[in-house]
Amino acid sequence: MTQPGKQPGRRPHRPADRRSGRPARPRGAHPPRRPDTPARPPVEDPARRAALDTLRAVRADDAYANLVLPRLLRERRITGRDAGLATELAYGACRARGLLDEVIAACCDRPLAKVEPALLDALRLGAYQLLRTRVPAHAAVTSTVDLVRADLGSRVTGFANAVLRKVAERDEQAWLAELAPSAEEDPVGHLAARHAHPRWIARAFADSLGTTGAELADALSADDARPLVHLVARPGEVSADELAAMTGGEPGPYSPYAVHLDAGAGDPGALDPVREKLAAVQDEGSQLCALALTRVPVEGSDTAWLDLCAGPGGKAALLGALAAIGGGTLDAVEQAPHRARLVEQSTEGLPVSVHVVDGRESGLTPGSFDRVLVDAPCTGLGALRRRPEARWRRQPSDVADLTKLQRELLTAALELVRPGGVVAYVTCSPHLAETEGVVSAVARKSGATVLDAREAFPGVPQLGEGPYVQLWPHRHGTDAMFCALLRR
Ligand SMILES: C[S@@+](CC[C@H](N)C(=O)[O-])C[C@H]1O[C@@H](n2cnc3c(N)ncnc32)[C@H](O)[C@@H]1O
Repeated sequence: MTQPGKQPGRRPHRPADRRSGRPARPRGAHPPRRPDTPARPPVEDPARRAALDTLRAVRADDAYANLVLPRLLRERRITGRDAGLATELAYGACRARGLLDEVIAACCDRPLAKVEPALLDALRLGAYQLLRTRVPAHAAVTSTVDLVRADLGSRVTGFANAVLRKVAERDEQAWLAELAPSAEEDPVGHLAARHAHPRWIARAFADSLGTTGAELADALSADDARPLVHLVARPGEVSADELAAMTGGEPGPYSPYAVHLDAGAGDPGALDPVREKLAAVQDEGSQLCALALTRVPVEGSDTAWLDLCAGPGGKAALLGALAAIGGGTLDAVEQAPHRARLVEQSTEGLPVSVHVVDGRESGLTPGSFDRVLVDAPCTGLGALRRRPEARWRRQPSDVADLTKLQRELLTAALELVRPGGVVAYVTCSPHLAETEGVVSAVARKSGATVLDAREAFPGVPQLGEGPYVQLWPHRHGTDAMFCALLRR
């Protein structure tokens, strides 16, 4: 390639450097150093570039990695191995952020708060490759320094290089041995560090599981694994076996409508049955919780169903399809207008009426519903495996605000259901304050009867002693969904 200002084929004569044999630079002929320009052309590295841009968007714009990265891959036409590498690096570095930051901090001569945020993104990307992938150390360091140079100029490449070389001096286990709390003195802190979870989340899992031992390690480890994609076959349209044949997936083990697809099977939204609304993406645990509401026997009428927190409409679509088969209807309440529109789209063609109102003051007639679902807004700690950055974004202080709202929504649901009718209270969080804490407080106050929810999960193993059901990724391969059933 011809460089600007140079004539092809003509090299200026320079006397040879005696030690290296390379042409010596004439005395005083150093080109002026321009710290903000790349010293050499940046290497084409679309996978790492996409991963780094994803980390930036997550940090700077509060974006969701699993929305940003697929868009970047599409726009930049990154496919095959490069797409696989970008996904592994972007999602992996988001998940492991706390661990990466601890290691980087141990290798830095200044507090992380004093490191330029864009530089810290790149250091996280480099440290992730060094600690959690088989990328050779020199490639991890060089490729990261190249990205730093391209984005921030040469002034910080020395710093990035020095930090990453220190990170590379040990593997993940050796860093954990130095930085993690001891397993004997602080088993929860130890496992939290080992599995790159914030301590308060590991504590919440331990409290719900009732152990700080091996099962907690299994739960945290399953939370780090890339989950299978779960589809739900729309009842009345297609069976799970038919959907599995159409998509190359496998019928799920517990929900009669579930199909599992390999995690690397591409964009499930592009599958024909999904585009034609014969199926949708929905975790099998979510399906089981919606189905549990329909499985409790009720005496008398059974045609008026209500979903009090419906957006974006996954469970409303499943319940709406089942209501249609039984000759019933579903009212779907959602406070956020844009999410209510998603409910309308997902339930198109079904006997579903969408109401854009606050579920606590819906204006619907008290005592008029046979079955009510409260799929409450929650911390989402049970679906962390599907949202790579979420574990570091959530704060323990979120729990108190949410539990107040959850109690109020469940109370409203118990007012809207008729005597003898049933309410399902569901969260995609195993945090005890959001689950048992809310249900026991509201049941006590309202006089509702808590039913044994396990009976509404036929064939599902390891459901504990009841009366609540807590699903887990490591036990059931589902998100950690919680379900309580109450009769008014
Ligand atoms: C966990 S999501 C529900 C997921 C949904 N059931 C599904 O399966 O697709 C909780 C929903 O409750 C909505 N929400 C929050 N506060 C609400 C309120 N006061 N009344 C009604 N909906 C509310 C949120 O906007 C969110 O869409």
